Formats: sequence, C-alpha cells, structure tokens
Amino acid sequence: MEYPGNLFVVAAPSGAGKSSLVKALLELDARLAVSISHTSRAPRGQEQHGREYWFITPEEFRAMAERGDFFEWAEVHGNLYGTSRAGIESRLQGGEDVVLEIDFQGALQIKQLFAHAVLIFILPPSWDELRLRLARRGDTEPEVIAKRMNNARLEVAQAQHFDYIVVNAVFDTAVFDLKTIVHAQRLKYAAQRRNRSAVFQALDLP
Ligand SMILES: Nc1ncnc2c1ncn2[C@@H]1O[C@H](COP(=O)(O)OP(=O)(O)OP(=O)(O)O)[C@@H](O)[C@H]1O
Ligand SMILES: Nc1nc2c(ncn2[C@@H]2O[C@H](COP(=O)(O)O)[C@@H](O)[C@H]2O)c(=O)[nH]1
Repeated sequence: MEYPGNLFVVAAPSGAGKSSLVKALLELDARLAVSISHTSRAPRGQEQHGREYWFITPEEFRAMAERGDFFEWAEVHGNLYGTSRAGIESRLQGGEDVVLEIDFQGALQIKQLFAHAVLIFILPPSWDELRLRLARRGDTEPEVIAKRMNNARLEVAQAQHFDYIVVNAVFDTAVFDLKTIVHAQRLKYAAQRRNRSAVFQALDLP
C-alpha cells in the first residue's frame, strides 16, 4: 500500500521511553499525529479511554480482528494490541504523517503492508536502567516488571530488522535523533514521489 503521508513506527522494550519520546516529538512537530491503539489490557494509572488507548474486551478485540479492522495486531506481554485501519488510513491518504507506537511484531507486519514505513527501535542505555525506569514509573506490578524484563531480551534481538536504532540515554538527545530521522524521511519520500511542494514544505521553504 502506498499513501502520500509518511508512516513512522517506533518500537522498544516496555519502559525504554518510547511514549515519552513520541509525546515530546509531537509537541515539536505539529504535522505528526500518533495513532491510538486498541488493547484488551486494563487501564493503568491515570490512563483514559480514547487518550492512551481504546480499551476493549478480549471478545471485542477478537471480533475486530476477524472483521479485518486492524492493519496489524499482536499479543504482547499476555494482552492484545492492534492498530485500527479507521484510525490512520484517512490521515495517510490525506497526506498527514502518522506515528505508531507498537511492538516489534506489529512493526514487522506494518513493513509488509507499507514498504515506505520507517521502523525505529528505541534502546535503553542498559538493562539496569530499563528495570529502574519501569520501577520508577510506579504503575506496574513487580511481577509484570519481571515479565517485561524477560520479554525485553527477545525484543532487543529484533532491533536488527529496523531501519534505525536510537539509544534513549539522554532524553533530549534521543528526541533530537528522532526529529532528524523524521525530517530526513520527509525529504526522501517527497523526492521519491517527485513532489516538489512537499520537498519545499519539509525544508520549510516558501
Ligand atoms: N532518557 C530518559 N531518562 C530517564 N528516564 C526516562 C527517559 N526516558 C523516559 N524515561 C522515564 O522512563 C519511564 C518509562 O517511559 P515510557 O512510559 O515512556 O516507556 P515506554 O517505552 O513507552 O513503556 P511502555 O511500552 O510500557 O508503555 C517513564 O517514567 C519516563 O519518564
Ligand atoms: N503490535 C502492537 N503493539 C502495541 C500496540 N499498542 C501498543 N503496543 C505495544 O504493547 C507493549 C505494551 O504496552 P503497554 O502500554 O501495555 O505498556 C508496548 O511494547 C507497546 O508498544 C499496537 O497497536 N500494536
């Protein structure tokens, strides 16, 4: 599938900081929109339906998957997560740029569907720091942290399939790296599509 809008996929082990980084990136870039996923997991902390996720039951999730409502979906840490077509198709068709914050299984499914999608993997600076970040966030049970740390080793092994790897050690440096990737991709994709006005727009030229 090919749409005029750019598609960025950000994946990372839980706690590496992808939601925080994507939030900071969106604040700097009004042309980016984040896709809100559907999940069968229960809300955590202050999470709200329709803001962090669309929270639905496993039965509702499976019915949506069977209807083909998702571009991708996967089971992650024992819960179901998916990117709905309705959430992003019209934006991409309209030339808007979209970011997906999803796991590596979903990222690889997206790359099969959208050859121009840019896959970015976020790494924590160390395993100890990853564990600390999960613990400091304060909304995840110790046994869930243990499960996510185990899964993190499998997830990091998939980083080789991504277009870029960003290490989230110093937060502002990682945001800058993401910004640079987004800017470079906008130029490249616009040039590939021979869209001169999009090239000028990406360069911020009149
Ligand atoms: N560079 C950084 N240095 C220190 N702490 C950070 C950094 N980046 C993020 N954090 C903190 O780490 C914690 C985890 O971050 P965040 O929730 O963004 O991770 P995530 O990868 O989106 O996790 P999940 O997949 O579970 O949603 C948060 O408390 C966040 O404030
Ligand atoms: N394949 C997909 N993975 C998703 C999606 N939305 C989120 N996720 C990933 O799930 C884990 C856990 O998230 P959490 O909010 O429970 O901590 C994390 O890796 C997310 O990136 C999705 O739509 N598809």
